Amino acid sequence: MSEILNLKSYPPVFRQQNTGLDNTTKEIQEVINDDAVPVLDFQCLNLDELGEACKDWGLFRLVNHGIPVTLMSQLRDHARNLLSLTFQSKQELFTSPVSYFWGTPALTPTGASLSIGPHNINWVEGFNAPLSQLSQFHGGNPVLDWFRFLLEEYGRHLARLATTIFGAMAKNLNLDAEKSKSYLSESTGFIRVYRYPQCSRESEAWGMNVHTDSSVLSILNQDQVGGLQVLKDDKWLHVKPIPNSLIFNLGDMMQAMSDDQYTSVKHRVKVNKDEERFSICYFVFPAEGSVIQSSKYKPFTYSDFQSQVQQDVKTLGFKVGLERFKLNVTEAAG
Ligand SMILES: O=C(O)CCC(=O)C(=O)O
Ligand SMILES: [Fe+2]
Repeated sequence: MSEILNLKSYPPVFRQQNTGLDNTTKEIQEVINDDAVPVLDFQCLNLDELGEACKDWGLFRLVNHGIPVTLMSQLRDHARNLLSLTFQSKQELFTSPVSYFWGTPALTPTGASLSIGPHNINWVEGFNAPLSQLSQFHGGNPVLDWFRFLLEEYGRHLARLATTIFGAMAKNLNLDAEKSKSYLSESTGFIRVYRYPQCSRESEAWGMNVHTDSSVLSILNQDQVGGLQVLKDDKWLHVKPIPNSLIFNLGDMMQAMSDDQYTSVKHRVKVNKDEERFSICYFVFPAEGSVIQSSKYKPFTYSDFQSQVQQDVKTLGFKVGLERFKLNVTEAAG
């Protein structure tokens, strides 16, 4: 590891590169570098292209989104500085409603890490910020107040984008207007700021293991290091970083609402042996208590889904996801 690294800022488990890793070497899979991810222009959104991207990919790039470049760079720089604080300061400073986590992206509803086995550590740390509770975060500390201000500004832009894009999807899918209002609620939005420490054992560790998001929509802003990969037609593809564009992921809730016409895309993050990677992700969910009606699944709320995921992660070590709610063939026909 390079000596310029600020090791004190790393959680102890990342300071020694040979702990927390599975001893089995990762299966070597070909990853395609040719980035054909669909690009949509927010200023002239084409509903047919949006529908195709949601069906074929479950993922697209959004350009012309109207978020000021300065806001994006200020938030990125500030997040980078905060993540470079010592491990101890991060634990002390980031208290409810914001939380600091490492080793896993799987958190409880209050933002605490779900327990992880010693051999499946994800090479990631970050802050979890529920947007509707941010006003309760640390009055009086100017550095944290500035972080809160930037998150709130950025969060408002992402809520605007998510609402408009979801409206277009609902129109494409002919979702009932009343229902679709409760299918996406701005008040549920949260932001994660991630740092993926550099890791010399690229063949054994993941920044983030393969997963689907549980959200309706996730909006990702990655830096220029790269490492995000998506599964498309059973092949892994690199999603190249392109400045000032955002990546939209469809999550499990969106797949269920669309009766499986749209895809909750499988993705993962590769570690990098030379550089740290930073990304900022926004996740948005259905309103609390909103029941998702689908011809493919039993009626369920997001909180039913979340409880099941938490239980599976605790007992099995992984998320089973939508399969848990699927109607069997005779139920679906009847
Ligand atoms: O950091 C990234 O590029 C992806 C993060 C992600 O997939 C997630 O938080 O669910
Ligand atoms: Fe994800």
